[in-house]
Amino acid sequence: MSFITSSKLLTLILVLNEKEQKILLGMKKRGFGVGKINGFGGKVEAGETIEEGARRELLEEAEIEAIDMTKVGVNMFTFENDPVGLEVHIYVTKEFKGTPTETEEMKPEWYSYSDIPYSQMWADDKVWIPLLLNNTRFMGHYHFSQDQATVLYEKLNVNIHDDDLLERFSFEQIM
Ligand SMILES: Nc1[nH]c(=O)nc2c1ncn2[C@H]1C[C@H](O)[C@@H](COP(=O)(O)OP(=O)(O)OP(=O)(O)O)O1
Repeated sequence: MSFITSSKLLTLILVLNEKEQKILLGMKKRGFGVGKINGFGGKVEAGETIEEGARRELLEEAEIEAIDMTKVGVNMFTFENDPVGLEVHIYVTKEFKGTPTETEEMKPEWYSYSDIPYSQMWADDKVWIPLLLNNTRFMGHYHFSQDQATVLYEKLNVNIHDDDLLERFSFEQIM
């Protein structure tokens, strides 16, 4: 169980090449989750929608422009001894403009769906990335140990209606 008092609003965007069955991931070069391989994303800024935030982060971190963004899930991450949760809204784009390019924040690389480097990613990713690849909508809560390495508690709901993914996470959902 976790008792959080507030949450930060964040995005994560996964770029898929369905024809080649590949996913674009990046090694995070600085900040939260440094050294881990992940999708692109970050904090939603004042005055932008969540989707605009996701689009901006993809452009800033990989220098590509999303064309057909779809929201596929929302995850809440909480941490032992930390009252602030991270509410992460997750998008997929299957089309984009530009060439994925290494930036100060991320080093992008394509991975086959069958060879996703879960051991170098956040521990929750192996739960929901397969759902994302399978077009299944999801909503989850993962409570991490203080060192961010272990999931102590998890709750997953699947086949969420698209309309229900538009809302912010309600606190009752994670208790
Ligand atoms: N458990 C988790 N699993 C996952 O797949 N992604 C996670 C995660 N916890 C956080 N993230 C993602 C959400 C977001 O895209 C990113 C963290 O956001 P930011 O890049 O904004 O953090 P930073 O501390 O680097 O921020 P800045 O210093 O402001 O750039 O990590």
